[in-house]
Amino acid sequence: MSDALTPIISVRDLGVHFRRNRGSRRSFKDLFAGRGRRTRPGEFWALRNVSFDVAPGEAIGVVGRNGQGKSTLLKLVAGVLLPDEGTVHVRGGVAPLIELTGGFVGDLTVRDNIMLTAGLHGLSKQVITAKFDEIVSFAGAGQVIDTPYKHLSSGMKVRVAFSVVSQLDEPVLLVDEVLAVGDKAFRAKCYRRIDELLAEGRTLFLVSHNERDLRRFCKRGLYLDGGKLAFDGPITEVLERYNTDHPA
Ligand SMILES: Nc1ncnc2c1ncn2[C@@H]1O[C@H](COP(=O)(O)OP(=O)(O)OP(=O)(O)O)[C@@H](O)[C@H]1O
Repeated sequence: MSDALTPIISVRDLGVHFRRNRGSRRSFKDLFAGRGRRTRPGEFWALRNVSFDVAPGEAIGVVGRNGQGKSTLLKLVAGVLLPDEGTVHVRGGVAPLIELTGGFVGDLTVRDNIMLTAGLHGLSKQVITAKFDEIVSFAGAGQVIDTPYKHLSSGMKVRVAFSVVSQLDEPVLLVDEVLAVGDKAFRAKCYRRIDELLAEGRTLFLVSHNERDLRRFCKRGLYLDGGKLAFDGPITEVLERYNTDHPA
């Protein structure tokens, strides 16, 4: 198969379970308990039996009510959460914009966070230096560049995070809700940037409750319901089905 036809993301029989009554997902002991064990009392499958392939350059919208496993799916694709069942293969790196503070260190300044994140994603010091001003100006973060990240407003946190993540060279971009936090002008800038990235052939996963955003960027949708992949198809059909199942 040529590279254009080989899936960039391949998900097979994916399953993750959590405990309802605990802060952390796994105890030290659990790590040695092996895979495939049955769920214990209080455990539930946040995702199960989920399989799909994504071709390079696809833009996929992930749809579902609150708590149905959308963010969990993105975390598995990003590799920040490990599955209890099944596999996720991603050909190449992932640029994740999946939690407000995802990947950013609160005590470090905006400047240091930009250097750190860009460095962790393989950008050379030279490239980071060349892109630095653009990242700061895109975010409108000139005034807060030496402020600890944790002291930024939530909108400014998203601005900085989006500016950095959208400058990474990774082939896969994950965007989870965060855009909803930005103001109107910044959102418009983000949309233009996402358009550019898609035109370059990047692959996009977008979790959103905003139908317009989903229709604007995505051709295909994944509809998660109760941790299952209820439907995988064209985004218009996915939204139709979702709206029928859950009328406003
Ligand atoms: N670390 C965790 N420990 C325990 N339960 C968790 C953990 N992370 C997620 N969950 C639970 O797993 C389920 C799926 O959560 P997830 O965040 O993936 O939902 P979502 O579809 O993204 O929801 P939303 O639209 O509200 O963002 C929820 O019931 C959630 O409470």
